[in-house]
Amino acid sequence: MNIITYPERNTWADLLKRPTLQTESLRETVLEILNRIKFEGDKAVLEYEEKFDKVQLNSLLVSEEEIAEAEKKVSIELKAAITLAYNNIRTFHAAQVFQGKKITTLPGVTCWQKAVAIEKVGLYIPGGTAPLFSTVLMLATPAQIAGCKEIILCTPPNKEGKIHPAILYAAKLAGINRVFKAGGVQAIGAMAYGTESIPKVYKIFGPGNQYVTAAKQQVSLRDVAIDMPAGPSEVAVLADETANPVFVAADLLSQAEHGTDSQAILITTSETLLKAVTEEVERQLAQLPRKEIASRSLAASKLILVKNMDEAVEMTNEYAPEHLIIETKDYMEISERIVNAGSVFLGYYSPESAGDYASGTNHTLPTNGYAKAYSGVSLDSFIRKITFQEITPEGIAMIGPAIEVMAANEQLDAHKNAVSVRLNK
Ligand SMILES: NC(=O)c1ccc[n+]([C@@H]2O[C@H](COP(=O)([O-])OP(=O)(O)OC[C@H]3O[C@@H](n4cnc5c(N)ncnc54)[C@H](O)[C@@H]3O)[C@@H](O)[C@H]2O)c1
Ligand SMILES: N[C@H](CO)Cc1c[nH]c[nH+]1
Ligand SMILES: [Zn+2]
Repeated sequence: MNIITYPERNTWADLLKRPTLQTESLRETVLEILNRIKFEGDKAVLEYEEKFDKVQLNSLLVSEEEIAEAEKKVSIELKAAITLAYNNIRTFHAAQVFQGKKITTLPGVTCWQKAVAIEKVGLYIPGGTAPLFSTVLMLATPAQIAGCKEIILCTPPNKEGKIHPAILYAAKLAGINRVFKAGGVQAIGAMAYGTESIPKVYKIFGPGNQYVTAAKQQVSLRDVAIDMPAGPSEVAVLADETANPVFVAADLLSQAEHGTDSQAILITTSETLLKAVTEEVERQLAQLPRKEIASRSLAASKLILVKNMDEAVEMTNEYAPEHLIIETKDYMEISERIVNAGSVFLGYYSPESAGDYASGTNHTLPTNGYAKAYSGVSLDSFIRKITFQEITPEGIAMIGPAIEVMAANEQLDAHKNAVSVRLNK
């Protein structure tokens, strides 16, 4: 990991950059794949599955038998864990149900909003480096609560053409209608344009690597809505001298192991902690099965020593991490000064893994600094709010004259007339 001490403010922008792929070659690859999916449908999806996932598939759709078979393969212990997580995610997201109130702006003028579920949604579940069945729960549970009619899921199969049993088990538990064997850009293209097997949806959700994220951003320009850019995982730990270096190192490694382009950052006011964390990361890394991946993302990760807590908070807001863990004595007070972060974990006993799996919050979150402008996935992501208004004769008499004046001044006489005829002028 790179150790940086007391960086000057004018170096922060470079210091806090994420490790990204060459955008031009990434863009070209993504555009070429999307274009072929759009015009050649299933044939192109199958070809790309062979190329990228090294699998020859007969069918993209997962069969009922495969789903039943998968259920038998998930252990009782894992089923119980998935159920606990599902229940907490349900509880947290069910509390977000929108209660639209009718508002009378003037006598006879009533306005309100009604939440309506997006009818067709497509969920992308990454599968390149780990079978993220927890992500199935994070996306399908709010879709189910919102009442989305068609919820489809795409995920890359393994080389034998199989989907991890826990992905299929979680999908069934959370009410997914159909699961398809398709990963990467080809899956995003299929859900955006529709193919013979995979239906076109209105909104695509889910995290993924840089290819998946770039594909989502590309299709969202014209063809379909997306949740947000949720790319390679990242964590920032904001810590003072009271933090436990063993916990901090474990927290940094928990995101570093996701992928080679993940990023973990420590921002601290304590030199002693920084030294202890550096040693502890090395010790814990050596014991990790995924040490190859984690050590590559650690090469682009940073341990930063800053002058004081004000600077630490400012730098954290500038970085806008997907996940932020605050391990300081006055973590609650510090948390109130955080304005840019996807999800925040407070105190010494709130590891980021809790939000990844089971506390109830959603782990599909904006990365790459997008936390400055986007929220993570929530129930709101699966609904639209339609506005309604009901105006009585008394109401139009109250607001009509103002509308007439405004329309006339915008030189839109037909607008004015639609009011005037009702005012019997
Ligand atoms: N931000 C979040 O909320 C969040 C949540 C969970 C996971 N993640 C991140 O999601 C990512 C998952 O990535 P992953 O790779 O494991 O799985 P993935 O499913 O996103 O990507 C695998 C697919 O990438 C495609 N691909 C691979 N190399 C390619 C190439 N050279 N050209 C074109 N396509 C190519 C293949 O089609 C493959 O099926 C990780 O970076 C993880 O950190 C983020
Ligand atoms: N940390 C990931 C989001 O960046 C989500 C995840 C799934 N499983 C484990 N972690
Ligand atoms: Zn994680």
